[in-house]
Amino acid sequence: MKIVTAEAFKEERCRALETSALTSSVDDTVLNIIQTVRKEGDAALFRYTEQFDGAKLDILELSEKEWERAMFKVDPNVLGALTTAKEQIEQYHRLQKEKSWFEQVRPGVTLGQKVTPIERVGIYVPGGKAVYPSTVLMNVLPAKIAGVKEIYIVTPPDREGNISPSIIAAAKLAGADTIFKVGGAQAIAALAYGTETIPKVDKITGPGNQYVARAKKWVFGDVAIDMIAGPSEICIFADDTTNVSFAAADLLSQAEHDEMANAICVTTSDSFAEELQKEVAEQVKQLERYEIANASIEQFGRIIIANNIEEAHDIINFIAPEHLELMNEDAVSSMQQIQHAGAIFLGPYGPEALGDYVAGPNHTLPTSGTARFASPLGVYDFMKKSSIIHYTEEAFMREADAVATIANAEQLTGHAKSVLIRKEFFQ
Ligand SMILES: NC(=O)c1ccc[n+]([C@@H]2O[C@H](COP(=O)([O-])OP(=O)(O)OC[C@H]3O[C@@H](n4cnc5c(N)ncnc54)[C@H](O)[C@@H]3O)[C@@H](O)[C@H]2O)c1
Ligand SMILES: N[C@H](CO)Cc1c[nH]c[nH+]1
Ligand SMILES: [Zn+2]
Repeated sequence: MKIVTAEAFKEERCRALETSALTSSVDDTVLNIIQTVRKEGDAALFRYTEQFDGAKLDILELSEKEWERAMFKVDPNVLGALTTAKEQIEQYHRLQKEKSWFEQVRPGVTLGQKVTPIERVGIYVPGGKAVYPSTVLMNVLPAKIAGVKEIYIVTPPDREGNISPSIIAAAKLAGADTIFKVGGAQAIAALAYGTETIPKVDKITGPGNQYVARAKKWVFGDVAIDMIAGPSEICIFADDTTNVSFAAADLLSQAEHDEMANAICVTTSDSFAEELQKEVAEQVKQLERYEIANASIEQFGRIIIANNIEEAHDIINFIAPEHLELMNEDAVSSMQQIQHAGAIFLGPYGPEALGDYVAGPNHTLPTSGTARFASPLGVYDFMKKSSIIHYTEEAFMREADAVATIANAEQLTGHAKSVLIRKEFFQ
């Protein structure tokens, strides 16, 4: 892991943004896949699944038999832990549910907001380098709480064309309708435009690698998306009081997701930085997913030395990380200075992995600095609102002239007429 100053890190990030062209080679690949799926439908999905996942399929939809068999195959301990996670995720997300409201706000004027669920949702569950039953729960459960009627999961199969029993069990526990064995940009295109087998949905949610994240960006507008939830990121704020082994383990817990994952530590202590560098180099060797974690650490791992706490807060806000662990002495004060982060973990007993699985908040979080404007996935992502407006005759008469005046100022005399015609009628 490279040790750099806050200033050098900022320069490096800005340069990377400047030099990244508007469309990259990933975009070229993704756009080509999207266009091909729109043109060829299922045939393109079968071809891409063979090309990228090595699986030769005849049918995309998971069969009844596969659903049933998975419940016998899944490890009972895993099922037990998933059930605990389900209950705790539901408990947290139920608190997010918004209600419709109607209120008399002025004499004779009742206004309101009617909240309704999105009808049909497609959920991307990653499956290239790991299997993510936790992502099934994190996406399906808030959709269920919102009242979404149709929930379709897409996820890439393994080389034999199978979906992991733990994914199927999680989908059953959470109440998803169907699983389609397709991943990557092709799955996003299928959900956005529909194919012979896969229904076109109203919204796509869920995380994925850079191909998935870019595909979601390209189909946005033809379909709604939740956010850009790409390769995982962790940022740790540490000082001399931080346990160096904990910090190293937590950095590697996210680096093992993907070669493109970002693991960063910000610290005010030179000696901690040096110790951490050594500890990460030691711990990475012991990881089963050494290749992935080491590639991520080599390429994107950084230990940033800040001159003081203020500079540390500033650089964290600049990064706007997906996950932030405040492992410094006064974590609560620091939390108050952080404006931009997907999820904030406080203190030494808050490894990010808690939030990935059982704490309750959602683990589908904004990445690549988008925490500056985006929020964690929640029940609100699966709901929409309609404004409700009702006037009595008296209230209408009182406000009609204001409408006509503004309409005329906009030279929209038809608008003015629609109120004046009523005014004349009722007078
Ligand atoms: N932000 C979050 O909330 C969150 C949560 C969980 C996981 N993640 C991230 O999700 C990602 C999962 O990635 P993954 O790769 O394991 O699974 P994935 O399902 O996202 O990607 C696998 C698919 O990528 C496509 N692909 C791979 N190489 C390609 C190529 N060269 N050209 C075109 N398409 C290609 C294939 O279609 C393949 O099926 C990781 O980056 C992980 O960090 C993020
Ligand atoms: N850390 C990931 C979000 O970036 C979520 C996850 C799922 N399983 C393990 N981790
Ligand atoms: Zn994780």
